[in-house]
Amino acid sequence: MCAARGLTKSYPALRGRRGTPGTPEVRATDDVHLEVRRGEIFGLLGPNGAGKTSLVRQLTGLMRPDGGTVEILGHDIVRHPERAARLLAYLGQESTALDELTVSLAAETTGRLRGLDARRARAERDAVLDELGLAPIAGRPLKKLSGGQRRLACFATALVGERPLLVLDEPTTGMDPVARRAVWGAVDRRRAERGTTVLLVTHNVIEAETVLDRVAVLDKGRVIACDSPAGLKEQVAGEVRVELVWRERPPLEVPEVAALRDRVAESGRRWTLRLAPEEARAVVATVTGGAAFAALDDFTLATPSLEDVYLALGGAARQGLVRA
Ligand SMILES: Nc1ncnc2c1ncn2[C@@H]1O[C@H](COP(=O)(O)OP(=O)(O)OP(=O)(O)O)[C@@H](O)[C@H]1O
Repeated sequence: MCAARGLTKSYPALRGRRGTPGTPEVRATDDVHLEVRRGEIFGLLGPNGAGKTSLVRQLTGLMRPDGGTVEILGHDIVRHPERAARLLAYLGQESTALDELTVSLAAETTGRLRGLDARRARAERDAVLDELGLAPIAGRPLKKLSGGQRRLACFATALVGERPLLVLDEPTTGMDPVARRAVWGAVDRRRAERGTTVLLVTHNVIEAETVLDRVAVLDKGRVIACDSPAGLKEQVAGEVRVELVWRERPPLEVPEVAALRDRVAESGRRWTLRLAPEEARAVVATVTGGAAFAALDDFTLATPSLEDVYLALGGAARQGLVRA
């Protein structure tokens, strides 16, 4: 459906001006090989700056790679980037040129730009706005909507004048749970009824685990793993995730707690550890009995998540991944 081979892209170094430091060359995409199959929801997961958006812009013909090939439904997108618009719908992160239009007109205009006749464009517009619960705000300009509403309206426009490949860059950012559910419901329906393929950029690991068939984990422009979420999680099977939340600060005067310090991912009052089951039991026994207990607010034991896999793979920016 969509394949990238040996894709490489660097942003050039910039010279500093008037005392401000320059920036070195950034290799945003580093020899990426990917194959997205028809009808699957394929994810690109990685921390901020991992190169997700750069990769997607090359896959969608919006940015020319320095090297490598992109093929979508048999078309060479590096040679013929103009063909991408007929093959895919792209929902980027930035606001669009349609911002001045009402939700209704933005959806209809997109349909017309994608070659629908006026009657068909209006019919698809109405169906999509109904499907996503946007009819009550159809008459309002995009730029006057809340962030989440605007995102949902942009998603709606991406669906009009249907394309076989949907490329969605963090589509649910800023959305409430109802809107999120509407998005994933609409995606599922298209996949079930029309075999639509979805390429999804995300750094939300919880969402990734729920909706993706396969995921490529990106770090510093490279694909460091590619598998189903379950397959990836098998890499850390046998480990347990222990989360400790301290009331105020960790009781480092307790030697067993101090000994853990080097192995935790720390986020405010929360400590996260990945441990073998018997080690996890020992840690829980330590913190729930003895001197550490008074300092403990909460603890959980869980099977590893995609986030644990990511950390185990050695992803650089631990804080880069968010949980909904
Ligand atoms: N126009 C640009 N000029 C120079 N460097 C850039 C440019 N755009 C992105 N970069 C750099 O390329 C790298 C990859 O950026 P990219 O936006 O593709 O990452 P991302 O994974 O999409 O991040 P995020 O999750 O924050 O959206 C980063 O180091 C970034 O700073």
